[in-house]
Amino acid sequence: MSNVSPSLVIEDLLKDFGPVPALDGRMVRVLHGISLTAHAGTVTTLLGSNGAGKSTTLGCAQGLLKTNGGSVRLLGEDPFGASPALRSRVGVMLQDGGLPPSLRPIPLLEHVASMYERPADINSLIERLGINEFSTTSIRRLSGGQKQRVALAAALAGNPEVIFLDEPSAGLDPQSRQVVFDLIGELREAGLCIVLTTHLMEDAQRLSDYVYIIDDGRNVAQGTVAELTAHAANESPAQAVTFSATAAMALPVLPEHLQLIESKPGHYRFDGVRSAADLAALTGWWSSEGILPNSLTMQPRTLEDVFLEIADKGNHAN
Ligand SMILES: Nc1ncnc2c1ncn2[C@@H]1O[C@H](COP(=O)(O)OP(=O)(O)OP(=O)(O)O)[C@@H](O)[C@H]1O
Repeated sequence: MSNVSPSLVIEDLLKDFGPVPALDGRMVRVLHGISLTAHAGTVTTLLGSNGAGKSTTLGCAQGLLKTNGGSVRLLGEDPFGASPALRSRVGVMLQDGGLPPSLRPIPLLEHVASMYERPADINSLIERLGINEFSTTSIRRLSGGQKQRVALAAALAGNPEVIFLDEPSAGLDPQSRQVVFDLIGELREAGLCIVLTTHLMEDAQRLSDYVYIIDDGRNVAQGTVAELTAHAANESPAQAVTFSATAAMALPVLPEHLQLIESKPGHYRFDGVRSAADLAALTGWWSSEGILPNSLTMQPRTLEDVFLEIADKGNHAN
């Protein structure tokens, strides 16, 4: 990966919108210097809350939006006003689908595929994504999840090298979500550069090779899921400890960052564990109550824990 040029390089990206009437006609800056790199054969995820700037970053990366500073190189070119040759190498699945409402899915997909020199096998995409099930319904009447599947097939119709997926699992039922996730995995194996956005930690954790956490138009953390959820040398690998005990126990008084929740009678979740001292607080309580738990599980940090810690630090800094 390292000796091949990245498919996408964004440096210090600035983006303004406006003029905004509510701000006396001034412009509002929504991206304040986003940087990211995405490689072939990997899934790169932009993770952030609603309004963090993920779709705007994707819009600039795809060349749909003009930037106000910084640089974007997509397959070595500036994507804004790029050549048709570059566009044919890139697939885009927008958040609202952007599909013509009066067409039926299969004629639409066949038409999109016919515009490319080296189209994908559209019939296999149709079958794979279960589009036959609703092939006689116009796009306008499809459910959100069905539109999402057609939009994904349309994005893949030109056999792209880079694909941008804005919230790919939005509106999907669990079965369709699994189909889409499996397909994303195969596209990565086939060497595509996949750049996606999500605000769902679980999706980011399951799909991503590399995650950029974005907040208020800024990079706030980045790394592989393992790097982001790793613990420092003097910290506990656990974020939560769950255990059960048959005897009734008086709940202890704990330091502020630790929380003990009795999820159901006799089942406890001990949250916020970072250090040996935190575990000692737990075992000290058992010892004072004369309790030996029936079961004990330590749960590693998840991306959600990391995200909440970052948000918490941001709130304290403000
Ligand atoms: N055309 C526009 N004019 C003014 N402000 C805009 C425009 N488009 C987006 N914004 C603002 O830019 C900010 C970033 O929006 P963006 O859609 O990039 O966020 P997001 O992280 O993709 O959010 P979501 O998860 O809700 O899709 C938001 O505050 C949004 O209101």
